[in-house]
Amino acid sequence: MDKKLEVTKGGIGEYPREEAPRYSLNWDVVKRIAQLTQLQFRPPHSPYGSVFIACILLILVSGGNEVTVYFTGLIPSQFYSVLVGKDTAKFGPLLGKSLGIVVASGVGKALTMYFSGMYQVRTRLVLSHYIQSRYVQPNAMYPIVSRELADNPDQRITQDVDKFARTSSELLRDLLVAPVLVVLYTVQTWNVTGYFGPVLIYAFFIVGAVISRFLMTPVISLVYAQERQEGVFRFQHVFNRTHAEAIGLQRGENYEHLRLNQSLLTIVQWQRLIVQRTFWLNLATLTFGYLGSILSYLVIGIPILSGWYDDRDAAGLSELISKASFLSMYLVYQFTVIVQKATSFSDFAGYVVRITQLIDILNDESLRPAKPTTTDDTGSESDSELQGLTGESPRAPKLEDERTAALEVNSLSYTLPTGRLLFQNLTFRLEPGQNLFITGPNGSGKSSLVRILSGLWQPSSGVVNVPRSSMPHPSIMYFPQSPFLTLGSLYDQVVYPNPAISATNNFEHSFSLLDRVLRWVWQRFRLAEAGPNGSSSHTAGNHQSTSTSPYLKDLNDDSLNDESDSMSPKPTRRSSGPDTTHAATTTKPRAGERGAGFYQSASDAAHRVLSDDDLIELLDLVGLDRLARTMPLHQTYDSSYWTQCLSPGEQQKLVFARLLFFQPRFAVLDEGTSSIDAASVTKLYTLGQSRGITFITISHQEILKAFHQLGLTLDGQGSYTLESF
Ligand SMILES: Nc1ncnc2c1ncn2[C@@H]1O[C@H](COP(=O)(O)OP(=O)(O)OP(=O)(O)O)[C@@H](O)[C@H]1O
Repeated sequence: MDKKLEVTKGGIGEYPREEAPRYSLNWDVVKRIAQLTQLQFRPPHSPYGSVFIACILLILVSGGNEVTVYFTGLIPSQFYSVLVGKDTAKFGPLLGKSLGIVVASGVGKALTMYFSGMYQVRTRLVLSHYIQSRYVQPNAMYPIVSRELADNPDQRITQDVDKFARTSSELLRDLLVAPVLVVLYTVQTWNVTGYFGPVLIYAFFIVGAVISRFLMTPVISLVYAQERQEGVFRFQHVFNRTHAEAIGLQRGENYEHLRLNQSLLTIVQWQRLIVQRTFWLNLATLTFGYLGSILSYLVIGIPILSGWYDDRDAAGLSELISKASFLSMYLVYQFTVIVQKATSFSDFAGYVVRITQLIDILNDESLRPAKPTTTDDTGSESDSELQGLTGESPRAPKLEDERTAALEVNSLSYTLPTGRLLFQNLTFRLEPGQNLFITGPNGSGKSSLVRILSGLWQPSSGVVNVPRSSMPHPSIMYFPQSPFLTLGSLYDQVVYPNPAISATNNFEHSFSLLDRVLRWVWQRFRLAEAGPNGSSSHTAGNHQSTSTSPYLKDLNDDSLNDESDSMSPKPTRRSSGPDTTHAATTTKPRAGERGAGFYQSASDAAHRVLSDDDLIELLDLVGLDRLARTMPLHQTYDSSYWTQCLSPGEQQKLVFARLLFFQPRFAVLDEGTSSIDAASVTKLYTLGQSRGITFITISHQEILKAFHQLGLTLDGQGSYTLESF
């Protein structure tokens, strides 16, 4: 360890250290490479089939480039023949021909690099999109992050995929045409040198490959370990950036600096090991390369010195030597490329392992908790993530039943993984309009109860019955302890998570005209295959349905808003207003439509679910009129902007505007008004109640009790008390 970089522990906790996992070039890695390749080259009916197109073009162009390389390589031997024979008549035409070949060679090389880059970009798009569309899902992201099923999933999706794309494009460019060239140059070399030329070169390659294999294996696991640590290091910097104010206020710079240095040192240790191991690998591969050039003279020297070509004159012999040395050197070079690529291959294998591990976790249901066992009104099991905002059940009860449906908790018990019992046999029934106030000492399990109600955690035993919704208002919404403000505009914060955004964003617009044409041809072909009335089972774009969300449809249905509803005396959403209002009539995303995955407001016309007038009115209602007047409604800001530029109370008010926009039947607020002044809290709860929202409030604020009819107190020892106020 460098003395300068050494850091003292300063009496703080040990920095976590881990051994590098042992990954070598084995059967498992081969299978993983096959798995990723299969994903990468999905057929052209998917919008991502374009990797295949880029790959074909890359192979064609690099094959063509090799033809120009061959003719370029023969130029010197032709000049030897012309110059030694002093053939003036042939000199001019040869010069012109050579110029043409050299220019073609340059064009071929540039095109190879271009298509290699295109292949890289498309591979990255396909894989990152494939993984993140499975990762950012209700039953994937939270369990993976909270249970640490995979380290740094974010890094695997971003950096590792990018590096995989780069190395795989290099390997493809250099290795795919290599076997063809090896055969061609073997035949040519054989013609000039006889059998022992290729035999010598092949023996040389086998020795080099065996040595590389042994030197490469340890590097794979080190690359893996370094990549992992890179993720930790970067995350620490992002963390410091996000919490710069808190660190500054508490003068925590020294502590954070120490932690960052420890992280940096860990990376440097891995990198140093990689450099050391790669030294031996490089030594072997480079020496192999230099030995190859000497070998080419040995290969032509043997037949010449044995007298095979004694009948040739000086011009013929110099042409032969030049030609033979080019052929055998190029054959050796192809082998050298194969052996040298061993270094890239070890990196490549490291990335493959990290990426496929995450994919395996995403595809393996058994690694994650089973879907929560909450039940619907009919008593049958359901997916809790389907309750509330998004998908609705085809078995959903009728509207009238819905409005009287209660929230039931039966014999619910939860024991922490540490073995501590938080609550036992918790049972209550909450009718709409019956607000529940949950309190108890710190750590008694209030937030844990919310996680169970929402389905993020599974109860140890018992059943939660959360009514479904088939109305414009979601049945239940949860608001976490710290206000959640996301990357987006003021508008986006209020309508989050915007129900007009489809589950899978459409990426079609990011593809070139050529891709679209090829996909169009493919789709016509599929349709023709399915017959005149048949339709292909493959959808043109998304692999999930993009059908209209019932919630969104209802948002546009004025009759629902007009319906007399004692619980919702004044619907927030008005049907009149500017064109932007309810632009979600075009709820089905069209080809070429922007997805929300881009760094811009998700509130573009196709996703509007709230008019600007209504937005301003909502902000006024929650006491954020100043904000509504001074801030652009649709300009995107980073999430840190919102947390830095709004006071904690303002942030909570903004979240309350979201609650009023959605008007869920039940709203679970975990300390949701803790930073809001007493007068505003009273106003907000009164507003919410007048709009038919039933509150389940977790709070230590006594003032809030006045708005609730039931009280639940957890003692954190497994017992609870339930009382009516
Ligand atoms: N993932 C976890 N693994 C183990 N224990 C956990 C986990 N999450 C929370 N706990 C523990 O569960 C207990 C209950 O936590 P919870 O957040 O539900 O308390 P709370 O009543 O909401 O507290 P507060 O009033 O401070 O918000 C705490 O002792 C906490 O340490």
